[in-house]
Amino acid sequence: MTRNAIVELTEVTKIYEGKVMYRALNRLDFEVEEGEFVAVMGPSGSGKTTLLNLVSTIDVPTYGRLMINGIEPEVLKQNELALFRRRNLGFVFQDINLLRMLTVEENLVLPLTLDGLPVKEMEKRVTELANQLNLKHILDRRPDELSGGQAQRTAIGRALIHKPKIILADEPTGNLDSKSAKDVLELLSQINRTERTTVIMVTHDPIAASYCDRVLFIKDGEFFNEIYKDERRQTFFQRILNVLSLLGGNVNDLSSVRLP
Ligand SMILES: Nc1ncnc2c1ncn2[C@@H]1O[C@H](COP(=O)(O)OP(=O)(O)OP(=O)(O)O)[C@@H](O)[C@H]1O
Repeated sequence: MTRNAIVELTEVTKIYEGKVMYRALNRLDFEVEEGEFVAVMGPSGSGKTTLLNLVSTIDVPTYGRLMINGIEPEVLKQNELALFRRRNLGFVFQDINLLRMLTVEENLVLPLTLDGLPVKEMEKRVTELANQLNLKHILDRRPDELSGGQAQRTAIGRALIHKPKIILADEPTGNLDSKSAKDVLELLSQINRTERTTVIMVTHDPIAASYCDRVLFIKDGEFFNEIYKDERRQTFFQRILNVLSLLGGNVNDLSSVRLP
């Protein structure tokens, strides 16, 4: 294992057994360094969600080995796995999944309530996060009184309240307008830089991917390519488009985009 790899997949294969067997990932090797911000891209059906589900410990590889923070989640018992997830992982999804009956503040503290943390400690965490995520003025609102961006910031707050080592994000900007998407991506980069939280984000959007340090491209469940950020986000973005066009995506409509 490389010294600082926090996620390490070695020859991971995932086969879905159904009426027809489907090999969604095939001998995939992939490492994420601690503190990295990585995007995973690939055509529809290429295995991105499958990969994220494995790292989320929602599912297990059929063959090969997955290590997270030095542990193979597969060998943990149910209750150990729940604890492992809480310590290590925070989740952010496209469909934001806030509880509608609860306020922003209550949504934020929900995971801590489940943990039985003392009220003082919860209040301290909420204040810290509300400052960091610019949620102070909306703590008393309920989800249907929020903009899409505010709702996603709240969801990111909920994912962060445990101070997880890794944030796993599945199309976190998929349902947002471009201004809110930019907000959310800048927030994720800021958390990644200041807290050194590792972020793994599945996205179809090359603009979102251009915020990352590295983009992994997969095709038909296999490694296709990877590229690292360079000095300017604009050139990184162009290089992402180049790989996407090799992958067969339709990127013509994006090639003239100037990044905000
Ligand atoms: N539970 C399942 N049973 C059988 N096949 C599945 C299952 N889940 C996913 N697949 C298949 O595995 C392949 C990879 O799916 P996956 O959802 O990982 O792709 P993806 O890259 O995330 O796609 P998209 O971008 O469309 O979300 C697809 O062909 C899909 O149909």
